[in-house]
Amino acid sequence: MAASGPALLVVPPGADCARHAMVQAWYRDEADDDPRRPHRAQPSRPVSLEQLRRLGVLHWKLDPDKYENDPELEKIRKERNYNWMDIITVSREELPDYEEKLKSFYEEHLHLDEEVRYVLEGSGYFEVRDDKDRWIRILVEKGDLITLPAGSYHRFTLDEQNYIKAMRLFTGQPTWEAHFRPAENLEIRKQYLEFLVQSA
Ligand SMILES: CSCCC(=O)C(=O)O
Ligand SMILES: [Fe+2]
Repeated sequence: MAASGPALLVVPPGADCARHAMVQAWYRDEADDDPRRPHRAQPSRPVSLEQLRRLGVLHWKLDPDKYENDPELEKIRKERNYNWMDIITVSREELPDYEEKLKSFYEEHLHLDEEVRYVLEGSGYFEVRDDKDRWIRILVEKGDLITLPAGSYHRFTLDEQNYIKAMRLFTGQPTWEAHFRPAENLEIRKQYLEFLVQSA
């Protein structure tokens, strides 16, 4: 066998950016069957991290095996003032009122604050609306930290693994209140729409 080639020695340019770019997102199809299926539009229409950023959705890839002592996570928490956290497990065995909670996670809504989740185990799908009100689906997996902006309509579903364990981060005392669509009269909604115009 040949010795390992030089390719192995090459550090890809922007290696750190590549770590950020690993999130998988795509336009959703319009089928209303089981949301746990991938629901990729055909032909597929992937969505880039840059497109997500213009919607105010931010993403980091971290090492969840060291979440209890991770300088990278601490840096983000400090910079963004995420001073509160807990850990939620969404599974039939561990989440009280599982069916009911899943149903409300997947009802289109917004919050007055950012929604910040860091996936420690398992996976699931967040869906956010683009600037033309079309659904974008974001696969979140172990190591993905994602923030959805205050005032943005979104929803969440488990995937076919039926399991996710995630850290919930918050600034100040959390309120998980969901404002179901339509919530156009809320000031935070107006602010978010203004942000979309600015960032287009
Ligand atoms: C990925 S955490 C589970 C979902 C959730 O907390 C939410 O939708 O608010
Ligand atoms: Fe939410």
